[in-house]
Amino acid sequence: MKKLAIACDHAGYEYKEKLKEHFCGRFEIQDFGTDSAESVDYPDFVHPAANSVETGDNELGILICGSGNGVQMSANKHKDVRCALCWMPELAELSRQHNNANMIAIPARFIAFELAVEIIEKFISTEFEGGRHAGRVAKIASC
Ligand SMILES: O=C(CO)[C@H](O)[C@H](O)[C@H](O)COP(=O)(O)O
Repeated sequence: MKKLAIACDHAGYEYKEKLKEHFCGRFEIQDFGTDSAESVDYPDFVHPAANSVETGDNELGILICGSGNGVQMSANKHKDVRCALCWMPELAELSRQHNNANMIAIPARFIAFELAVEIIEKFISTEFEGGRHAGRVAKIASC
């Protein structure tokens, strides 16, 4: 079973809980918090989740905050994490096909839950194309 990390801040808490229900039984989901709608600092939850993707403990990761920006910025501090901010399924598809993204950032305050599900389904089910993209992706971490 595919292993996924999931993390959020208070703005993404409701979606995180509903996503876990939605994916229950299909994926093994490791929940890194937060565990309520009480105000928190997103990096505290994103860094452990991103570590788990970097080490290979989880294959992919889902991050949720209000705009998606904060969680994405935090995750992308990790050398081997490529986190894509997505608000439509086509972006999620391209992030896998072209960028081999291994984490996705969802802006819970800007998209409906049903659309978030559609985006994440596309992200999980799409494979990296390799080819001309492989060298480019390798260069991302070599700054
Ligand atoms: O990281 C963010 C912004 O870059 C997220 O949208 C946060 O969820 C947001 O900043 C939280 O805002 P709040 O006013 O503290 O609820």
